[in-house]
Amino acid sequence: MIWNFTKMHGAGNDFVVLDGVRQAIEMTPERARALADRHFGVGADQLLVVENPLHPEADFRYRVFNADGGEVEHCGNGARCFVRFVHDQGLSRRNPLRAEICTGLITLFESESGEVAVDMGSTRYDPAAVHFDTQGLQSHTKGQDTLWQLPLPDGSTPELSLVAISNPHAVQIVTDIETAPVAQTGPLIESNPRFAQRVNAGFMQVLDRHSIKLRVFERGAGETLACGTGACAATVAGIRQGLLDSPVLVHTRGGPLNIEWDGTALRMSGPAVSVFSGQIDIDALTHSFNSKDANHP
Ligand SMILES: N[C@H](CCC[C@H](N)C(=O)O)C(=O)O
Repeated sequence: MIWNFTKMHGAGNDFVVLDGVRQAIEMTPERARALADRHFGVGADQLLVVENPLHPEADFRYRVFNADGGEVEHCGNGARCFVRFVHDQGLSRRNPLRAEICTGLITLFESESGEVAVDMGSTRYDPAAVHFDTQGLQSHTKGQDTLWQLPLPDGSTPELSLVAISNPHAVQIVTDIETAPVAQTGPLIESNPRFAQRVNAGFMQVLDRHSIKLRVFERGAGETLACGTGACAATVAGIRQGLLDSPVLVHTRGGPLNIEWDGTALRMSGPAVSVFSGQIDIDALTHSFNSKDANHP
């Protein structure tokens, strides 16, 4: 089966975007992994599928699959690429657009400058929102936030702020983002058994009250150049801890994102870039991707 796709990125967080309105896209974890693979497939951090909505007030449904094949709740950088894709492909000229994600509707607006603003939907900051088991753990309050001390197998005990931007985030503050132990402890947090659905592990360095640096070891994708929901989670955590004031410029390795939060409405704005379009035989791709494992058991 031949699928048309477009390769896009938002601040270096890259995606394969598929039109599931005008073509029959049946995404599976296996196909997602094959498409995302940077050797056998197109290569991406996440796959985005645009579909007809189920919600009566939505223009489209927007589904997100991580590189490991898992379907997830939200993708901030992907949301910006979604609206650029819908407009570029002529699927709709509406602006703003309303997209249906698993936790409800989000509104997206493409400006004349090409930046895209996204009202990011619901924000929660309780352990249950990120499916975290707090039993027996130490915690303390910092401003309005609660920091949980999570012992890791390497002997470290990071203090984590828990934030759900529909998807789960655990954010810690570091003094130097360049030497932060993202590769060492990111995976230990991402797959820690206390997070029943795993978690995106954020590392933020506060620069001043309106700017931070951020790196995120993403659930199901590893460290990415930028994470939109991660930028939102870090901003919410920093404001609740009394360290930041809205708006916050979040410097990521892929470029800056602007986040605004008034305690209720959460808005992110940033770039969305189309890189190239193409076609792929998804069955042949999936077969060759799977055969690689057979050659090297
Ligand atoms: N890895 C995330 C999904 C993608 C989020 C990120 N790429 C963004 O821009 O928000 C998760 O498993 O929740």
